[in-house]
Amino acid sequence: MANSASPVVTLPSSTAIPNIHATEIPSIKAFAESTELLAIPSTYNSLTNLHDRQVAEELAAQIPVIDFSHLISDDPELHAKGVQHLARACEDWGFFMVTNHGIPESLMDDVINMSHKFHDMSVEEKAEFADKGVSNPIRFGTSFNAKMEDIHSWRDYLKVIIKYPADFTFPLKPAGFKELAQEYCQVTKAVARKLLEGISESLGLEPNAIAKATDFDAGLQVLIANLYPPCPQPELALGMPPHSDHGLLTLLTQNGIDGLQINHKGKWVKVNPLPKCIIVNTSDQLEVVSNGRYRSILHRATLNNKDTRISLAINNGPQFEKVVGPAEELLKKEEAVFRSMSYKEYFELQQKNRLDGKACLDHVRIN
Ligand SMILES: O=C(O)CCC(=O)C(=O)O
Ligand SMILES: [Fe+2]
Repeated sequence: MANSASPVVTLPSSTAIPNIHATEIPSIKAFAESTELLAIPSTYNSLTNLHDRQVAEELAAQIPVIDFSHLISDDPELHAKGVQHLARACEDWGFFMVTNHGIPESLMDDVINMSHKFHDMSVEEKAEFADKGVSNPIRFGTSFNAKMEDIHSWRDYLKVIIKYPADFTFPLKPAGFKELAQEYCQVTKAVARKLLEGISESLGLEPNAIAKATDFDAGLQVLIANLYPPCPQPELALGMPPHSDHGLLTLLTQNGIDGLQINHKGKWVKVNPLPKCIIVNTSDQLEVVSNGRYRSILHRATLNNKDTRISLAINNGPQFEKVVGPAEELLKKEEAVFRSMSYKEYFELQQKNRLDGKACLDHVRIN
């Protein structure tokens, strides 16, 4: 994202700040709480030029809103209206807020609170979940992939891989987290499936086309509970650098503290979610299966210096072993712009490297 034409920001002198590498700390939350930091270690200095800090305030109000009750309506007119809105949202933004989704508010609140409680456990209590590589179903860690990074993210994460039909492997503490998460994963998967049906229709395909092409009902979900501690220099660090997600659709909620920004036609736009909505990112596997029609959204997480932010992202993807390429029906009328690759291989390519915009898609793009 560096723009060499933009002025470089100089850090205040911070001789007292240890210059840590994220591989040396289990948790940025614990690190930030252990000392009174007035500045960030320079290894967290992401926003080195002013261009990357600019936000297009005027675009925030244009973020599409999808009324889920229209999509699932028996009234053909209302349903068609929902599909049309979805088509526009996917084509123009790759991002939308879903209202009237039917997920109980109390479940959303409870699972966010539990995610916070998880991160509030001590580093020692969480040690058994420490990230030992992408093939492990439960991973607790900091930044994204510290080993591969020069610049780190001001973020701790818990990632849990869920395969369906569910054998739900999940942290057994805090007590009750597993049960809430299981319920939340099930209801979000059902919403994601309905959205994919509408998206299939919006591409002129039969409603089950994407679910079939990706074996969605047996598909992978990745639950990601992010914690972004208050940061002494939120104008310089990021909670997550610009990236797209690997799956089909990511459904996200947060604890009432904003920070997500999406990239719309080259400009960063702040997301101010409507109360109790579900935020949806279109992700890389949707770009592949739609043969490039619906492009995955580039997004990043920004920080603040007062409040801890929690976000809960549920990544909904194809079945793990499924070889995914553009939907066959689409290829009757157009050339493939992506080659096929198993979702497992794609997932591992994304997770084993550093986060780098949408670079992972280049592995499957046909030039
Ligand atoms: O915290 C957020 O708003 C974004 C999180 C995210 O992009 C992710 O977990 O992939
Ligand atoms: Fe993301």
